[in-house]
Amino acid sequence: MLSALRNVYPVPEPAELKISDRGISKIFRSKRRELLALDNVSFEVYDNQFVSFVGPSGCGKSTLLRMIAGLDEPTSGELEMHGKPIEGPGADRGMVFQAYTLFPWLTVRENIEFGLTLKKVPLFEKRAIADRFMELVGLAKFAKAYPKELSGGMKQRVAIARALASNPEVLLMDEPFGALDPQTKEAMQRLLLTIWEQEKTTIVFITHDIEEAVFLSQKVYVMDPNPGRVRAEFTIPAELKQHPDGRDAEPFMKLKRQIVSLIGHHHD
Ligand SMILES: Nc1ncnc2c1ncn2[C@@H]1O[C@H](COP(=O)(O)OP(=O)(O)OP(=O)(O)O)[C@@H](O)[C@H]1O
Repeated sequence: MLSALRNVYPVPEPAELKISDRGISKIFRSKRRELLALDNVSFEVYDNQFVSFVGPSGCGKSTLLRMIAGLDEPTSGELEMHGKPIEGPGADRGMVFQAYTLFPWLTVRENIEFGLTLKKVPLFEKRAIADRFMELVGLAKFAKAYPKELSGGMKQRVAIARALASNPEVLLMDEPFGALDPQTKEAMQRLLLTIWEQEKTTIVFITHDIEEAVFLSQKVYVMDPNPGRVRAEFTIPAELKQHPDGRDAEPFMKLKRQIVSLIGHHHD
């Protein structure tokens, strides 16, 4: 009776836990040395959340992201998505890296359609999906262009469109705007927020740039190096994004200063 009633009047579920872990560690071993790259790191990413990891070089950010992507394995502990261990790469996770990873011999459209071609998505559907994402990233006019004809920002827009075209549940981004000039970078950050809001994507983002992390994210994990650990977790209030003074607003600056000073203690 009770369950029948629940079916009629569904109780709202709390946001679903998308990626979680139970304290993962990663040791890199070679003949000469053993390096504890991640030491008992715990974090949670919920559905539709925008979560960033910041920290100095070598604190294990990329290692962590590669493990979420299934490209590497923890030495101990387990990473889970929807309660199931991550055991390898999968179409449910899309990656965007700093280095432009487009296929130079394919056009913008062909690059975006690449994953769909592999999945044998019918041509008509494939074309429609690529059209939608080219439009979303503002590259509809460049469908036939080759990567060498594009600027850095445009290449990253293709990479984002390509990752989104496969309809991943989570977008994993490793310093995607690290190589861009400041103006292009800001434009890309705004575009990414629009995409995140429109597509309701879950995003895990890695950056050196604290301002970028505060601007984009709902939650920021601050990491320490040697060994890589999560040192602090900051929740970024939504009002910060709507503040008329943008990044110059005092609450924004204050949060940024707090994170900078935390990381500053560990700069080499
Ligand atoms: N395949 C590997 N073999 C051995 N050591 C590795 C390997 N990958 C990473 N490391 C080491 O693990 C540590 C963490 O590296 P990682 O690239 O994850 O850090 P990061 O925070 O992403 O740094 P950066 O911001 O400079 O990219 C570093 O000391 C690095 O040298």
